[in-house]
Amino acid sequence: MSSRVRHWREAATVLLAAGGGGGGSSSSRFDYKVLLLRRSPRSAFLPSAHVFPGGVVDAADFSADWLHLLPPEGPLPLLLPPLRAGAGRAPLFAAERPELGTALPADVAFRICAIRETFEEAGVLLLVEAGEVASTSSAQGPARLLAPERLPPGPELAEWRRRVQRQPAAFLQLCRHLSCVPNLWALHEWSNWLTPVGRAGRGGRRYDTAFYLCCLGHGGPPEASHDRGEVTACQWSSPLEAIELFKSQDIWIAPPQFYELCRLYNFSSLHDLHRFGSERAVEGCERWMPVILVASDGHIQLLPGDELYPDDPDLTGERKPILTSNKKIEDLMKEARKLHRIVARDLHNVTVCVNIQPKYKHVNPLVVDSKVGNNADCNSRL
Ligand SMILES: CC(C)(COP(=O)(O)OP(=O)(O)OC[C@H]1O[C@@H](n2cnc3c(N)ncnc32)[C@H](O)[C@@H]1OP(=O)(O)O)[C@@H](O)C(=O)NCCC(=O)NCCSC(=O)CCC(=O)O
Ligand SMILES: [Mg+2]
Repeated sequence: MSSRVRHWREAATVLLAAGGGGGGSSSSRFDYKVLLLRRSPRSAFLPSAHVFPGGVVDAADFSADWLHLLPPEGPLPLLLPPLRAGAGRAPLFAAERPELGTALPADVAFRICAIRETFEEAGVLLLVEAGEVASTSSAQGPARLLAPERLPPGPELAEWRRRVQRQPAAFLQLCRHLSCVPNLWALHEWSNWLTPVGRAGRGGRRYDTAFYLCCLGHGGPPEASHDRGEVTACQWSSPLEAIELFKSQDIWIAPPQFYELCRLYNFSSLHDLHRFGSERAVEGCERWMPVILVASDGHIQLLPGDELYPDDPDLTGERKPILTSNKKIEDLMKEARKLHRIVARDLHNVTVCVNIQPKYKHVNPLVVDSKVGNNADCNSRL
């Protein structure tokens, strides 16, 4: 078994942004909201944290049976826009998976996983009519959901949801039943995070997670309902609202999700976010594993490009997964010139500090904190 599978599980998650309802408050800087789910306090990983919908990839997501659910225009995978030559390729997209036999390309399977998990956890179905795939283009703007009359009645859909939760292969049956396909084209590769060794959950749970962006226009955020199990609450919030709820200690957001919300903060319009995300996606991305540096008064999660990020990070935790310093965070910040780090002074006092050029035509997070007096080197702040 490869180290990839032994040391962590592979997963996919989606930054689901929705707007277009016309009912947004005029005082808000944002015309869209993002879906966050609260994990169960009983979860073995990130209990009670707010996260984007997502979860572990299943063999059913890679099933060649998806190929028989073809839109008439041709094989599903061929319809995804190719990456630009020289684009970044995170290992989870490039890995060979001989154990799965003839399987879908990982790029397709991880999208199916993210879409299936969004249905399981939030009841939101990101599908498109099989017959409409050819005319589905991200150039047309944010995606649309199926018309409500195309969905089964509520109780029947709820039963499908339970079936998919029990057995991920039922998701393909649901798509077949509805003559629809997962809307792979609405998801845009955004980033890839690997849980730091020192932050593994119970039983050593770590995740190599593909993050996708999906923008939904028309009709406002769809109704999301939690599953009363793995997920105990759902909420649509603007990036600012989510960050403020975190700062006020009403919710707790894990560092990767916090970083991504600070990136979304650059975009006040759903259309701009969609255009940026769909055009940037052809550049691909690289995998980021934060490396923890424990200081005397808090900790820093170093990211690639930071001058303290190790040349050869310990991916598996067999050498030196956690760095320590007897210095204070303030000193570690003053001494550094190249910054790409998440600074945690305590659980809710977290700041992203970055002054390096982002790779793959990405955008840096904005620092959403007027109280970051210590962080004189952060490039951007509100
Ligand atoms: C973690 C993932 C990948 C999603 O993983 P999930 O655990 O949700 O996977 P899943 O397949 O959706 O979940 C199924 C899990 O839910 C459990 N489950 C099902 N029903 C349940 C119920 N009623 N109550 C409690 N748990 C339930 C199942 O047993 C299973 O757990 P089991 O199979 O597990 O038993 C994602 O949320 C994510 O966004 N990851 C981002 C990358 C990352 O690693 N971020 C955190 C970095 S950590 C970090 O930085 C630490 C922060 C810090 O301290 O500084
Ligand atoms: Mg999950």
